[in-house]
Amino acid sequence: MVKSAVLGFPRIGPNRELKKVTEAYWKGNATHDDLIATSKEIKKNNWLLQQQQGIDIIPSNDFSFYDQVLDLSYLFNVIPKRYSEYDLAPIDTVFAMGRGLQQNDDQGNKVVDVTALEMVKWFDSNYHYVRPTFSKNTNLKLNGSKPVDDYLEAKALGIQTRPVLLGPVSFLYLGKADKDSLDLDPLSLLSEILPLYNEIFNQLYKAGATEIQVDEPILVLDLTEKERNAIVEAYNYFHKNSQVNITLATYFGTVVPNLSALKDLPVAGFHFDFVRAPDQLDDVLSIISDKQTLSVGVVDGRNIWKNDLAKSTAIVEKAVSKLGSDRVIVATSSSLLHTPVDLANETKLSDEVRDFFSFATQKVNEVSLIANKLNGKNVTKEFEANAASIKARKSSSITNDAKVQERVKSINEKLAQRTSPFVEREKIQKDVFKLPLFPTTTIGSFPQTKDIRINRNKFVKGTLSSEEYEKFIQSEIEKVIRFQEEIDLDVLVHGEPERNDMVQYFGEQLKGYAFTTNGWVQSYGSRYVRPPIIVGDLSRPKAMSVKESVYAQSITKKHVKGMLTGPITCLRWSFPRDDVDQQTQALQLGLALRDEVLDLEAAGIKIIQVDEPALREGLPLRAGPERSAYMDWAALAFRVATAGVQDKTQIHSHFCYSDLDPNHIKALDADVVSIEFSKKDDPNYIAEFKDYPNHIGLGLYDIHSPRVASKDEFTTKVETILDTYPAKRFWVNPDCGLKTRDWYETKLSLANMVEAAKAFRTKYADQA
Ligand code: MET
Ligand SMILES: [Zn+2]
Repeated sequence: MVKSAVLGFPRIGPNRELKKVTEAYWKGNATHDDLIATSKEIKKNNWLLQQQQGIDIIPSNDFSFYDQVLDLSYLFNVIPKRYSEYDLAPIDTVFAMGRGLQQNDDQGNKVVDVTALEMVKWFDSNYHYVRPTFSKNTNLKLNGSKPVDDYLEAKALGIQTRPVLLGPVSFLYLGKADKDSLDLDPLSLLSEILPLYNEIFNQLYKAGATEIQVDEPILVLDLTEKERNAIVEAYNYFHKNSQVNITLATYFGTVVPNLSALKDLPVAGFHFDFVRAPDQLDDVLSIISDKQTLSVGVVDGRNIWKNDLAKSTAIVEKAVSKLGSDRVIVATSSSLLHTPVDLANETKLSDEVRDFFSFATQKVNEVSLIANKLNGKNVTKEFEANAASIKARKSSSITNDAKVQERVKSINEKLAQRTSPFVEREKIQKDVFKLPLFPTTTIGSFPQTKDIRINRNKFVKGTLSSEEYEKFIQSEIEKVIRFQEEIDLDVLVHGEPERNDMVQYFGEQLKGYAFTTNGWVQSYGSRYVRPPIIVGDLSRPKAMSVKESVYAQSITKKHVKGMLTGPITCLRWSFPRDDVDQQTQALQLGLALRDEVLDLEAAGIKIIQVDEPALREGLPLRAGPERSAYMDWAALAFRVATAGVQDKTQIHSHFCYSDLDPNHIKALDADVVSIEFSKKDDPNYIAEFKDYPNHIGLGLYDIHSPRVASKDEFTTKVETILDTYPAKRFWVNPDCGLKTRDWYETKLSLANMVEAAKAFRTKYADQA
């Protein structure tokens, strides 16, 4: 019999129950018992749902109050002293590590004051994990037994589960050394941590678990010999010391370049991702030894499309023909953590579009159907209905727009190139804008106050008319413009008060996008996002941002930047299509934005910023040809969007992640870019940019913190940069938009920033 498996299920609850209870707990409005009760309910419902759908291998320990990697740090006592010294309850220690903690006593004195551990993206997903942070003082030992507790919780409900843990090599690899131990290589702790894993495995075995899913997702990255050897060492150790069967799981890519580490590895079975890397099947089949099982991940854990059951069944069949049905498992490609919980919660989708989708709950059913089919059960009706849905989506008028497809085909180099090279544009723009040295600007958004959110909600609900709402937005724009004039910024913005979200706002106005009402996916901790969905060919029926920009420009003599979200960011922060390649989707977005850029220009907007904060995260996980191909089409899409303007129009772009190669940025050919620099103190890093020919704004202060940055801080920062970076290309700005900030700190910080820039102007006057 072919078995069915799920690698992990979303833990947020169908109606964001987890977020509600944890946030209430943080505010003191829910007790620890409330937290536990909600978590038990969520876990129980998830397990029962999978059991009812006939899943053979149901995960446990996939639940977490904040982050599963953080839970593991806690379990192995990888807790920096600054958190452990307060003697907090276990859950509070976990939360303090995840999100920081400030507590005052009755007199208002700070008794606890710690910042959060670093949080980073989980591979190429939009989930963020809390980075294990090791120090030479780390005392590795077991702290509690969460995986065992969760296993027993399921067992008490009569459900046998397969506990899941992130494996030791990935856990160490994804971690980092703490400030006090910078020369510590986390991987050097391998031999110390293996016995702890083993102890947990043995406890699970004693509790009744026969099988464990151990995730080593780093096997899809470029690994060194040493890292591959660590895998070999770890799993040989477990083989010797533990009786439990281990399924070693990877996802999000191909393992083929690291196959040498997996060949002859003494584990009970492997799980691989055949959604992201279908081509690896023959290679991985060649290393499965006589008794090992292969879990074939064919139901996408990263997207929301209905599975093509016939196609998936064919992939699994191939494995069955080689290994026999008893050694093959049908599975989700990865944990379903990255998908919304249940399509049944969507009430506003049209029937046609709804039929395109499967959320986590539906995906569980798909896994089960494929297994049933392979086991000879009668699922003809379900397979026929599925085939009809797949066919309907392919030929739907929503997915196909011949005009858009033609337009993409007609893209050529000329269309994607500015008329003159930057050196000439620079001269022309210098005359047009007459900006001082160290021109000051911001990244676009200003504080999204409660008032703004209230009025937007009223407008959405219909209790505020569109005329009233428009007036309100204009008054917000005016407030932002007057403030910027007052502190004497050089290039102004309208403040983006009309935008709910930088992608959603444009997505809602583009043809080819769909939106959910409840399609929440965990981004980090209690923060969930509802990514828009690209369902079809994309185009722009009418102008999206011109009205606000033109209004802002009409009330000031200074230049106001038009503000758009770039094609790559729109693509990356949405669920993309799986029936059209990402490059095509990016180019369609590029063309739609090109229309907007040209409308802005025609309406008299002389500076246009096209934000690409997601450019860096789209970079493929592995180096090599795939990565350069990505940069080529990403840059092309950006230039399609921006290159249609006249030489005298100035194109800006903005990236939050600054560990971008200057060559990547160069390929965009923007006149001015702003990069995050507030947290970088590395002179080598800035040296990389000194030959970057166009202008750069080095984000000078961290907008994620409410701290007010002083004039002195700005001055020092600018001085260090000026050691390597030329004054004449130097713009001055914060490192991102200000929408999450309050006006109080925004006003003070920006005023200090302008003052600092002015002082430098005098000092460097000879370089103007
Ligand atoms: C995450 S990048 C944000 C850029 C956008 N223009 C803003 O200022 O909010
Ligand atoms: Zn940003």
